[in-house]
Amino acid sequence: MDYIHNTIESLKHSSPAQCEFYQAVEEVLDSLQPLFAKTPAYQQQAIIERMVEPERQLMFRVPWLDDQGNIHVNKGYRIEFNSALGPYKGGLRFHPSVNASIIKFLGFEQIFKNALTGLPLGSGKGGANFDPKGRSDHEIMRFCQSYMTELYRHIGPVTDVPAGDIGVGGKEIGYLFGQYKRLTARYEGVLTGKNILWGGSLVRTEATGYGVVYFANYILQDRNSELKGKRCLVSGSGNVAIHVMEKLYQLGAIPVACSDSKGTLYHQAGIDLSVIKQLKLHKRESLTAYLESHQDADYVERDAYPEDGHAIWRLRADAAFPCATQNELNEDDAKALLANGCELVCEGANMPSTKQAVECFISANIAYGPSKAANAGGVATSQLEMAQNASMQNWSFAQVDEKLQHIMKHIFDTASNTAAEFDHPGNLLLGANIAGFRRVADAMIEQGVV
Ligand SMILES: NC(=O)C1=CN([C@@H]2O[C@H](COP(=O)(O)OP(=O)(O)OC[C@H]3O[C@@H](n4cnc5c(N)ncnc54)[C@H](OP(=O)(O)O)[C@@H]3O)[C@@H](O)[C@H]2O)C=CC1
Ligand SMILES: O=C(O)CCC(=O)C(=O)O
Repeated sequence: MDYIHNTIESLKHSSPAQCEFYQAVEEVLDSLQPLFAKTPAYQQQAIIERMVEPERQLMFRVPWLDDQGNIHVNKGYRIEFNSALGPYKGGLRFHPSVNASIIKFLGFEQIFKNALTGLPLGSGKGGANFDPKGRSDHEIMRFCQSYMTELYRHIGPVTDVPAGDIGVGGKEIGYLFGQYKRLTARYEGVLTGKNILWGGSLVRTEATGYGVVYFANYILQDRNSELKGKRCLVSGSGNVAIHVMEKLYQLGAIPVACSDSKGTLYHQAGIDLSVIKQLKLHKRESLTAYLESHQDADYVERDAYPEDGHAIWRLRADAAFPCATQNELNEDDAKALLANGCELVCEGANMPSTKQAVECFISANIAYGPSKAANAGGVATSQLEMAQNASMQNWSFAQVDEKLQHIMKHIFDTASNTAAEFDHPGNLLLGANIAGFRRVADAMIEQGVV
């Protein structure tokens, strides 16, 4: 306990005002106590002290011109956290809330997530406090080109391979790739999430959401249950949420609610995914437009729960899939879910549940899939994209999807077996944190003090 307390205090001193980062570190350190008790070498080798310090952090100016010729300046970030297991790997987030703490917590989580896949992946994360909402394609293109004009000198197919995250989808990856190619004259696998026409992998778009649902099904199967027939709440309505809902329908479950930054949509008959895709992937409109074609659905504005929680988690359902953003599910939300009979929480977003909410799920012993295990299908499929790029192959949808399912099963088995090994059977958070940590820590010890 002293060790955890001292580490967090020292981080507060050396990296002030980074509360999301402290939260992510504390959660991992809490889980590692049984491992440290058994294996003092990790403390003797100062693995934690080394792991919480990124190998490299880049912060840079991103100037760009809007369509009216006005100059804007954003802050760009890339954090290269840990390369013990492979090239730095992780997405880019373009959202006005992006700051050093958010990029750092995301990069820290990515260390353990990438290790859990069993693939050769180090950890990185990046982004900018740029808001693509309401911007024209030309403005987004100019922003991406300016961002890459600094980033290109730090990345490469065997050094650091960025991908998408919130606000960065296929379109942005296209503009970033185009600028990288122009600056370097190299056509190579420097980014993942590329279009299939120019070096992408089938299934990468769907992979994070599909992987979350595969993972949820493995947890339920282990408890002699299944997703079929379950009514589900899915927060968000972006890439991850949409593909969670798609796979839920394929497995016979019914997503009855989704949300966006403005509010929550509830449709008892089941969310009409073709309308959501049209609204969110093509037109980028608010969810209120859904009511034009479905008058029997309900919409609740975000402000309905200003202080103490989020409307979506107050709905009655069997399962919850938080797929929007960090800390979107708090203790009151967790209690409401449990009181309404929710049996499964499986996280698509990174660190969507607060520490107190997670404690509620674990002490209630419901099926709980922590984000760094459950949402690792995206980065794992990115590695499959890198493998195809490096070998100049193209695998079919079925081939990639089968590999994704195997990887998600491997992650579930690893987290579950590790939890049992440390006398916390069923605690996948503890199992995932220990298993991810152990793989990276052992590699760091063998590679010396670097
Ligand atoms: N894309 C990937 O492969 C991976 C993504 N993740 C994580 O999944 C989550 C979602 O990412 P992704 O689907 O790719 O992103 P998208 O940009 O495609 O979608 C994000 C969704 O979340 C909503 N949202 C974003 N910020 C907030 C906020 N502060 N409050 C409420 N709602 C919000 C957005 O609403 P609106 O439409 O109004 O903006 C949108 O519906 C993130 O936590 C990301 O880190 C994890 C692993 C891989
Ligand atoms: O595919 C990738 O590299 C990015 C995935 C990612 O950012 C994440 O897992 O949070």
